[in-house]
Amino acid sequence: MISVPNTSALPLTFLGPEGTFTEAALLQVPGAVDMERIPSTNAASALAKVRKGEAFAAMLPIENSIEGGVPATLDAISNGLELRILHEVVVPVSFVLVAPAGVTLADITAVGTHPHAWAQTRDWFGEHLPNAAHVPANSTAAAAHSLVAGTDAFQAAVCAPLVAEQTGLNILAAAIEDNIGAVTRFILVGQPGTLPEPTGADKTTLAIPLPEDHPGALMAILEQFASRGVNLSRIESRPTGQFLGHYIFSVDVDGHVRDARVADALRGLHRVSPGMRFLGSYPRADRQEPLIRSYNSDAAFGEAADWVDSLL
Ligand SMILES: O=C(O)C(=O)C[C@]1(C(=O)O)C=C[C@@H](O)C=C1
Repeated sequence: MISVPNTSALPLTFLGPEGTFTEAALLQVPGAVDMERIPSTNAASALAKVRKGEAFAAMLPIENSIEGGVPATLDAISNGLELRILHEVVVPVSFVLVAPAGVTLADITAVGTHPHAWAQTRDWFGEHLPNAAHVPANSTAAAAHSLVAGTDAFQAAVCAPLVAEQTGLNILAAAIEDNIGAVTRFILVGQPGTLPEPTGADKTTLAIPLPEDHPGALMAILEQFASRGVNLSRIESRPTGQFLGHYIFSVDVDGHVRDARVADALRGLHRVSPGMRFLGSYPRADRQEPLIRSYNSDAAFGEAADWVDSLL
């Protein structure tokens, strides 16, 4: 079940329309099938529904194994009213090329799809349709739906196989992804309040502005993790938008804020970068437990705190 139960009866939202990989991810959250689910056009509008109390939580893509972070999601969760990640889901991604009846490969001069899907099928297009232009869409399914609505901006779309079934579009080519076995990671984002319980295999997500631009500023951030034995599973920088060269580091670390080593690292980080945002601690989709040295265990932190207290 969702790591934090929805007692509000509010709907869930997702990057839509029907048939996106994001919807498939949401449907993997136990209990979500029985809840009302409303599509959103993009990450910002999905999170606006959560921030305004119109949705309990929003499912969004955050990271792909080939193309990396999803900037729209990273920016939308790092700015604006604070939010919390409650749950993560990892979904295998495989793409098909679809077109309305009568369209053949030879007719295609432009292809609509999400930029992440285009990036994951670049080699296939290089080989089969090297002159086709990419028309960016809000999602893979949105591109397919606009084909059905009769867009003249592109003749074909790259989307999930399910969308071909849902829309009745023809599949011109299947499994066109360049890397078999690619996966996308999705996050369910809700309001701050309840914190998922630690499971022993958790992840914590942070948005850390670089406090002052001086040599070693990033090192000062990273050493907070290193000295407490906290492993990073993702780190990337996103511009704050304030001025050139001003960045926020978006980071995932192994562990839960209720783990003493993670809490201690957060204390250190708050001193170094007081504008840091805690974006949640939630169970890892792969259930993999981190390797923790005995001197970084909860017991070792507790014993060390008691020892200092005994000196005072
Ligand atoms: O467009 C979709 O279907 C999505 O769910 C978005 C998204 C992404 O942003 O990465 C999800 C998975 C695929 O990697 C391509 C697109």
